[in-house]
Amino acid sequence: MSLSVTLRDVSLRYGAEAALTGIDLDLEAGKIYGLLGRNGAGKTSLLSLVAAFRKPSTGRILVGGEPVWENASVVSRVALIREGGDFDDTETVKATIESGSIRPSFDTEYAYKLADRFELPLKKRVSALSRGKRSVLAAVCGLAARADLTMFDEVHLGMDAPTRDAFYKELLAEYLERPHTVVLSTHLIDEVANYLEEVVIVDRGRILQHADIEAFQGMGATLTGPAAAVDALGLDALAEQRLGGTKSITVASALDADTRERAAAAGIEIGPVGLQDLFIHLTDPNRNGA
Ligand SMILES: Nc1ncnc2c1ncn2[C@@H]1O[C@H](COP(=O)(O)OP(=O)(O)OP(=O)(O)O)[C@@H](O)[C@H]1O
Repeated sequence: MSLSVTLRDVSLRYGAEAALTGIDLDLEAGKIYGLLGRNGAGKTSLLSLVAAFRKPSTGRILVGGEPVWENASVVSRVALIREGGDFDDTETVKATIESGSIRPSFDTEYAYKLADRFELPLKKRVSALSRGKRSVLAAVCGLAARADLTMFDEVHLGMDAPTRDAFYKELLAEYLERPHTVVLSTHLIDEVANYLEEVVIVDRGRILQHADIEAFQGMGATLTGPAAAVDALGLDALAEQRLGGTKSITVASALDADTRERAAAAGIEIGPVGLQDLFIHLTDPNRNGA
């Protein structure tokens, strides 16, 4: 059964430093969420609170409608997988997989199937794994946990592009077979956009945006066509690319009917906004008055 997540007026301080402030957030059960934010925005802190690795300084956190802090029956249904995993480096990969079975729902057979598919060397010690293979081991343990709320905190870091692609596909296959709540914290937005249902952006310890992916993509557009015609639209571009006489620009606002008509008449194609460009724009400190 999937788990919902509710945060109400949550804050987290590390000594004098406020990592999170006034967080109100609702994640519905059974959806795939992308958690985006710049370095130090508070993503790991937020996920650590939801997994009850940390206690909030103030506020309430409910998982599946119950307070998560010191609630073993709820926590046992939640998996937070952090980059590099939280492994005992002196253990072998095989022993690490076997130790997953302390979780009630851990599927050891599935873990070995994934280990084989991702070519994990079972006899090697964790300390001897490459960074990418260590990330794969973390991802394998996270998928095999078969938790009702699974949160991957930048586990893809270190994986090469084909491995990341295989990981996303496996994540989706596992999700379709057994719908549950998934949170993917990442910087590689465009890469995961197709898998996400909703996007949450954390910025400097606060929730900056929470929208479904279509609404997020509707916050802007990409226009591609003859350079002179694109320039003639007079739009404020966040990013632009030029190839010969063709120009492509990204804008961070919905296009009005008149602009759409003029663009169509000039042979300009309108496509969805590049999420990476939009994310950079939305979290630009100059825009948000830092
Ligand atoms: N253990 C800690 N002690 C003190 N400050 C911390 C600690 N962990 C995080 N912070 C601070 O809290 C803020 C949020 O950090 P956090 O790791 O949650 O961000 P993040 O969005 O996950 O960043 P990144 O993308 O770089 O991993 C940062 O200012 C960070 O320096």
